[in-house]
Amino acid sequence: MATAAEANSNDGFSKEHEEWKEERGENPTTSQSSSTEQNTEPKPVCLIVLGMAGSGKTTFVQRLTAYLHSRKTPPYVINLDPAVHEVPFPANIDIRDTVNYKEVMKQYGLGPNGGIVTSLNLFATRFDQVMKFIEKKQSNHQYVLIDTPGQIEVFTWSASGTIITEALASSFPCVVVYLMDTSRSVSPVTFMSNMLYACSILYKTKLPFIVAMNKTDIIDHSFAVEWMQDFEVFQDALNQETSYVVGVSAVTGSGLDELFVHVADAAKEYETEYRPEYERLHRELAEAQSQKQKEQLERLRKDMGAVSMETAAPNGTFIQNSHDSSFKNLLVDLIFTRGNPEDAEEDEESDTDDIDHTVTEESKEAGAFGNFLKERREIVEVRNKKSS
Ligand SMILES: Nc1nc2c(ncn2[C@@H]2O[C@H](COP(=O)(O)OP(=O)(O)OP(=O)(O)O)[C@@H](O)[C@H]2O)c(=O)[nH]1
Repeated sequence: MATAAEANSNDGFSKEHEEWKEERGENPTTSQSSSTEQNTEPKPVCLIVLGMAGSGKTTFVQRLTAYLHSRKTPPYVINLDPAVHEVPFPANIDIRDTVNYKEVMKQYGLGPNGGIVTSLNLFATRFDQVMKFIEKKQSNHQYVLIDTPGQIEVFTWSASGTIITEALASSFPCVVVYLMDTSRSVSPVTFMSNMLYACSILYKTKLPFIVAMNKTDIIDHSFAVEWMQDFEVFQDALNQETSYVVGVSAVTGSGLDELFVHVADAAKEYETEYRPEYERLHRELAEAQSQKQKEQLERLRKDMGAVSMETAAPNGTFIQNSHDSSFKNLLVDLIFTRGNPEDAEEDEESDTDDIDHTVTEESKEAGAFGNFLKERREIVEVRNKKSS
């Protein structure tokens, strides 16, 4: 594991940044870019900052923003915490501009968690627009920073959190930065439970994962690294683990050079490990869907066969043609018009279905959310139009 000092002396950030600029054709001395290279330009790396309440996520995103600005690589910043009083960094997209969390709570008698989950659900229904915004700006930014709601489970175990994470990871290299409050992890039990929580997120998202042990200005994180490496039985496995641990301080800014060395490694891991697996699953899903469609088509063809026979011209040409364009078009139309509106409705209604009932008030919000979604749609659309 690289130390902060090593990271500084290697200046991994500068090297990585130079490489990034070169790939993008921004380095006039070495660049051989042409307009045809535009399609292959590197995409910004999305850092999804997760962590328990009070671990320092917002302060950390603020610190990263300042750090990246000082490196002349201003990030694209998204705030997904609807309940935060003040966002201490210049957010390009702020969930609070789209959803009024207090209003959501008031109108539907929800508590703080219910209000946050419902607000996030509403926002997730518009996340395609957020993706378009990021895509539009991708050539200007090397990093996208995402601050998440205070209560970690609201994001990690909610349908909307999953939708947002998967949407980002399907288009951009994504890395989870799991922030731990080092000063609150000095007890082995607290430390272990926090690490287990980190593992559950790692296995859920399957994304490259960095554990950032924050607040190292209060207590050094070396005790935790030692604890992790002391398990002799797990030593070999640990050495081969591709997760990364780094000590940082959101308050003083220490450890950030090392963090970005890990981010570069994690982004490479995204390309070599996550993306091929994602694409494989995507292909499998597409094949399964196409097979299902073929079966439906075949069934429909059989069902329609008798009708076609009845209406066919005596020489049988209609039946022949019906297997070609006109018949296929009719089927495609049928599948779309039958499937889509119902699917969309189902999605909206089931958006909160797999949220953990023990940590949210989803049981109260399920009906309310459906109604609320309809009422708010128009307002949200007007606001989005204004902001775009
Ligand atoms: N000493 C020290 N304090 C920190 C550091 N990072 C954050 N804090 C403090 O920890 C507290 C919580 O920080 P926030 O940034 O609000 O944490 P958060 O995870 O966004 O909190 P919620 O979203 O409200 O759950 C604040 O008082 C911060 O000033 C750090 O590196 N060192």
